[in-house]
Amino acid sequence: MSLLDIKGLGITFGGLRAVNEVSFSVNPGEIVSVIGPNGAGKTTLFNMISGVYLPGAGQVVLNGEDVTGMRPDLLARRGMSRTFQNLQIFQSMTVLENAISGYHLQERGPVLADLLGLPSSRRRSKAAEEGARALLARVGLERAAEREAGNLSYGALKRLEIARALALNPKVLLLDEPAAGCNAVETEEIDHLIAEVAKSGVAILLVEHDMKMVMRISSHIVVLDHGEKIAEGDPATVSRDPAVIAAYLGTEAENADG
Ligand SMILES: Nc1ncnc2c1ncn2[C@@H]1O[C@H](COP(=O)(O)OP(=O)(O)OP(=O)(O)O)[C@@H](O)[C@H]1O
Repeated sequence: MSLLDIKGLGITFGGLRAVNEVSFSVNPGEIVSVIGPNGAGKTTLFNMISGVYLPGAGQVVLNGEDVTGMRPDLLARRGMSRTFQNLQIFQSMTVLENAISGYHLQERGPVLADLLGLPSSRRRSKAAEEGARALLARVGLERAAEREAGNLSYGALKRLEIARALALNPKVLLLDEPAAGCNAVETEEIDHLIAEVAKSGVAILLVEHDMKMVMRISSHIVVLDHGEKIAEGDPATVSRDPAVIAAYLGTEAENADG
């Protein structure tokens, strides 16, 4: 048993089989990337794993427990958190407030105590602020804590989003295109951050279009094409695989034709 086992996941939209019988596993400390040409089913697969879509077939097993179709907040409590392709940052709040908001995603704390400003609520807030400051240091944003998030560079916003997901102290972190829209320097900073998080024992699953980044940081790569898993293995093996090369060249040919 692995930490995260994806077993025969599938879903159909109308008549289209967007994902079909996809299986793989992720273990603590591993960085597993899902790649594939446009429309291959990566985002759909991600959405099924993270409880956004209910799979038509198969299972998502987290730490031995069947969590298929479980709501994202319940998954978060079991140790799975995710980031989104489109940033979920509150632009007009400070960097620190954004990081603190990550803690409140997890809390079921008594709302009344918070409203009345009771000591228990103040203690929780203090713990969240301390935790948030430590997280900002971890992602290299401690000096930007009091700045408005909307003024950060794109790469810094992406790191802030990862910090928010880390507030939930996940065992598994799902990253949806963590380097999208970033320049080479920002991408490298995100590379280092992801590697550091994996090194701390978190299992990482990511979807990413930046192939150089994927080849650099992944321990294992799963390749999708037309909803099917066509290959998996370490970066060197996958990049030599004739089926993978054909899938990517096929897309280029389709684009050239179009
Ligand atoms: N909600 C939906 N309703 C209907 N069809 C969908 C839906 N979501 C995705 N699809 C279709 O499922 C297939 C897989 O799409 P998906 O977005 O998962 O691919 P992707 O690999 O993430 O693509 P990209 O690299 O372009 O983001 C595509 O043919 C897409 O048009």
